[in-house]
Amino acid sequence: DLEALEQEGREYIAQLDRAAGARKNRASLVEWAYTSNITEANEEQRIQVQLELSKQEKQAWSETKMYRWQDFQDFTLRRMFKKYSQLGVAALPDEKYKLLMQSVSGMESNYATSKICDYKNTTKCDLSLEPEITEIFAKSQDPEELKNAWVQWHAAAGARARQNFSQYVQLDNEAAQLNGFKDVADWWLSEYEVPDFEQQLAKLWEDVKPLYQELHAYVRKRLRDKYGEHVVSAKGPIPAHLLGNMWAQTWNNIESFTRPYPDKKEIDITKTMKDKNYTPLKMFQMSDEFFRSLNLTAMPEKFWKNSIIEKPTDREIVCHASAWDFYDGEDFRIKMCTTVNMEHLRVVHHEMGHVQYYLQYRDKPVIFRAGANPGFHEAVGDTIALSVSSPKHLRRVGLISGDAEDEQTEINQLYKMGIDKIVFLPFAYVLDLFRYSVFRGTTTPEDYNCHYWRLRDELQGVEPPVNRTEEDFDAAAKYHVSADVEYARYYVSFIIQFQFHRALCQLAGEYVPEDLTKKLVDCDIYQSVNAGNALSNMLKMGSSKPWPDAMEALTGQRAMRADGLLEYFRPLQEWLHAENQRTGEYIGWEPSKMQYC
Ligand SMILES: C=C(C[SeH])C(=O)N1CCC[C@H]1C(=O)O
Ligand SMILES: [Zn+2]
Repeated sequence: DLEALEQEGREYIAQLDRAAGARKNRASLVEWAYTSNITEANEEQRIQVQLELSKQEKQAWSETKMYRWQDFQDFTLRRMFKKYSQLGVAALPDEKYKLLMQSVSGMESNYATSKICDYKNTTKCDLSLEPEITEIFAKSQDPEELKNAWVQWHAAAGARARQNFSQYVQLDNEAAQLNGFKDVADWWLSEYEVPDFEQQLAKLWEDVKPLYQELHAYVRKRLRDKYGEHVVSAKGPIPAHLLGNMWAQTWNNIESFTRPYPDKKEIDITKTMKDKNYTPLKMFQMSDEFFRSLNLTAMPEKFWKNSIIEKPTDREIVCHASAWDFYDGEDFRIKMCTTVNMEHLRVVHHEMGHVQYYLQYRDKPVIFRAGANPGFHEAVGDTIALSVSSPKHLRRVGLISGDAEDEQTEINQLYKMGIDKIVFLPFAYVLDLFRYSVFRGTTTPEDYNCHYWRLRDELQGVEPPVNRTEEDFDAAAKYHVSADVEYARYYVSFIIQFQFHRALCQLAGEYVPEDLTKKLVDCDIYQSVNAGNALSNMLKMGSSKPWPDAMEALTGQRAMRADGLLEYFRPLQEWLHAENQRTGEYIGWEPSKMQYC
């Protein structure tokens, strides 16, 4: 009878989950070995082990199909079978599977090892993305130097990945079809479990776009004031190399010379961190202490032993920050080429948020050890970082000294947060709108770069510093495109982290709507066990329930909504609107005059 069959299914899935845990542990170890020491041998070893594991997964998958799990009564048991009935890229025949692995690791190692030459000393050609090129974009205010670094990096990390990328698209689409999806775009979107998810992304952009356009107009005016109208036009997009970041995804590095009230005291956290002899280790210890103050879990001893938190000098590694679960309940790591500055203090909290999620759901079945959806996993650390980067918290830990708040300081603070959080949204949206169209075939290799820049122009209002052709492939100059990492997760994260932050601030008694002494922008949930317990309850769920249930558990809402972000930035939006009217700055942008199609 069904009851006996269901009990048999329960025993089967329990042993399958244990076996899957051992497989994922092996996969993580061989992946770690490669990305923390990029050599031919380690790349070969990684592909061999992944191939061997894929055979075992295929075997397990064929057994799982024998069960009539769709008729089971137990929701959790049905959900486990449903997730295990999706095989993934292992569905490809061995030869194609190997080719797919090789094309992705080819792109990833090209990205990780790409170097450019020094602008002033063209024989010095050993500059890496981290820390050298990142430092140029953080510090240089010479448009020619920035343009030079931008062009060299996009040639090395972008154009050189084009062949591998088009092969990866072809093979990954085949894998998607073997899993019953039309293409990889539908496969990625299925991770969000709601049928209208793509429409939800578009709706969120409509909600935030007016705020972005006001901020974009204000920044373009300030950049034109600084660099002149021959470098920054009055009504066009902003040249991408002038925004303090290789991809123009966060503009925090131009804050010092564009902030609304320049005569207010300069709050240079980076300088204070260096003056106080901060080290990467101290940054990680600070973050660990914040999570513990919320009654969340301390980083286990293996974390401190096995993590890599500074760039090694004796080998090539993948420097792009990452957090790792080894699925054995005790080995969790971060790999990051940490530099002592405010931006990396935020990234440290971002990565520690991933590990806290791993710790909170580590007793769950392996198959549920994931975010409620990929965006949730990206939002945990950033939500904590919203408290950490508040003036109240920075004062608490001695990174800001002296003067209390006033209206102008608050606008400066909201501006500082806005050029990190608001400007990121169109960038993130573009990256996966581009890749959805590539996987769906509406964008062909012949017009990869044209479509990428058309989206960048229309949605983000940025343009390339020089003309582009189809010899270029600028999308791959961004890590996640070269490493096959889906990006809508960050777009989701930058929306929902404000829903999480608002809920936690209310639980911490730090935010009371309409109470001007308890404003959202001043909220710091540090040491609030009440907030921490609510966060822990949501994180413990992992992916065992559909994400609206997890969202509701923490915020009372069941949908992604821009209202948290818009409420947080309301005073800034009003100030920007008034300021743009005062200066008469054109809101929005006309199509770029640069050639890219
Ligand atoms: C820090 C990570 C590793 Se999950 C990252 O890739 N992030 C964090 C925010 C956006 C995105 C990026 O750097 O592009
Ligand atoms: Zn992340």
